[in-house]
Amino acid sequence: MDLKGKIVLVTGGAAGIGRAYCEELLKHGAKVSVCDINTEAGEQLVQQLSAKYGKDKVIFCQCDVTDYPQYEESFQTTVSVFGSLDIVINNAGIMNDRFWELEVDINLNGIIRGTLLALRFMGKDRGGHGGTVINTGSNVSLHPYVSIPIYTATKHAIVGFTRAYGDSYHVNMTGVRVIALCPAATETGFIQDVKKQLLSSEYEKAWQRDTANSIPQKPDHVARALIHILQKAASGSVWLVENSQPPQEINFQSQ
Ligand SMILES: NC(=O)C1=CN([C@@H]2O[C@H](COP(=O)(O)OP(=O)(O)OC[C@H]3O[C@@H](n4cnc5c(N)ncnc54)[C@H](O)[C@@H]3O)[C@@H](O)[C@H]2O)C=CC1
Ligand SMILES: CCCCCC(=O)/C=C/C=C\C=C\C=C\[C@@H](O)[C@@H](O)CCCC(=O)O
Repeated sequence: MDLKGKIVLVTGGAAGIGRAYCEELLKHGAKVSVCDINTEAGEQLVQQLSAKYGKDKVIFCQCDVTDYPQYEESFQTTVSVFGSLDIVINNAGIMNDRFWELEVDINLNGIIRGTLLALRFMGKDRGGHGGTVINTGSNVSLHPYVSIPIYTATKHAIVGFTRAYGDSYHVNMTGVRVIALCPAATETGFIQDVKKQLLSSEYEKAWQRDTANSIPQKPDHVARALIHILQKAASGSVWLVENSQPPQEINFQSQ
């Protein structure tokens, strides 16, 4: 897939991995709609990226993925500014097992909303021209972390959802590939100061054990993996990006 001129919507695009995605996509000639709940960070980023890649290449849409009408408006704005939509990256997420209903609403329901909107705006059966959806899992999508059971549940569910929508049954109707990208530890604000986000202090030992062998990778590494996945991945496939290694496709047949 040649990314030049492709229109990409990225949720949680103002910081961390999403921010690295936006820059890497712009480097490859794509046009990017940065969608984020954090307006200040999003607008600042778009100013910087516009100066580097051109004003007509990047926009900001204020978007809380728990708010369906606002999310829908971000899709509408993206299509009306850029004229089309080719790729949706459902990346926004939080880890806070103390506020687990919000966590489920952002991490899982947010991805469901984003995928359903993507199918509506890009699906061939809905008058669109097809496209690609990338859903963000985690290494904990594949191997549970005992310390963060609710976050783990959201990330497991994303893989099941992606494999179901990624099946040829849906793709033959919609022309939309659905793929999961599962990063492991990555150097962003997300993995710092975690204690207060665990369900209770009793989970701290388990967190130490779960993450004892983690070597966080750079967000830029995950962004380069995204490009590889966009270019090569089949619909329904699930990719792990871990330890600064090239993306590895997970084989579910052998499990
Ligand atoms: N950093 C890590 O070690 C790992 C991260 N991930 C996943 O990668 C994704 C991105 O994580 P990071 O970049 O590390 O996080 P981050 O905290 O650095 O950035 C997340 C972005 O999402 C935005 N956001 C939060 N709630 C939102 C909402 N309701 N609506 C729209 N935007 C919202 C934030 O404002 C922020 O800009 C998440 O889904 C996370 O679960 C997965 C595995 C490892
Ligand atoms: C709060 C994180 C929730 C889980 C995020 C996820 O999906 C997977 C994470 C996998 C490993 C995390 C390792 C974290 C290690 C840190 O506690 C620490 O070792 C490094 C923190 C500082 C840094 O940015 O290097």
